[in-house]
Amino acid sequence: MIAKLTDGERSDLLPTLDGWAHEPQRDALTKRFTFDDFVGAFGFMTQVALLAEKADHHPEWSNVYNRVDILLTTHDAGGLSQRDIEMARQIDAVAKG
Ligand SMILES: C[C@H](O)[C@H](O)[C@H]1CNC2=NC(N)=NC(=O)C2=N1
Repeated sequence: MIAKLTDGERSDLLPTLDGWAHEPQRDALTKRFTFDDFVGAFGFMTQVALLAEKADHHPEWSNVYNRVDILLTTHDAGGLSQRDIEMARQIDAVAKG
């Protein structure tokens, strides 16, 4: 069973991430990514999808043209876990190319 982050752990870890916000309602991380065009956005989503499948940890996301909004939370933990922190870092690395 994956453990949910404590408030203290979250407070320590959030500032180490690049531009991710904490959504308290879902106890989740959220971030908007914007690309030059739809192809750029969908290519990003394709790469993230492969990482998510490999990690068995999947985002909740939406795409409108060149924008991708991502929400990360751990369903099995009922909130944020270390897996979300790790996935956020991997997603940022993909976005940086
Ligand atoms: C059965 C499968 O391993 C689990 O349902 C995985 C799949 N992907 C997941 N993704 C996320 N975000 N949270 C989970 O708890 C989760 N659990």
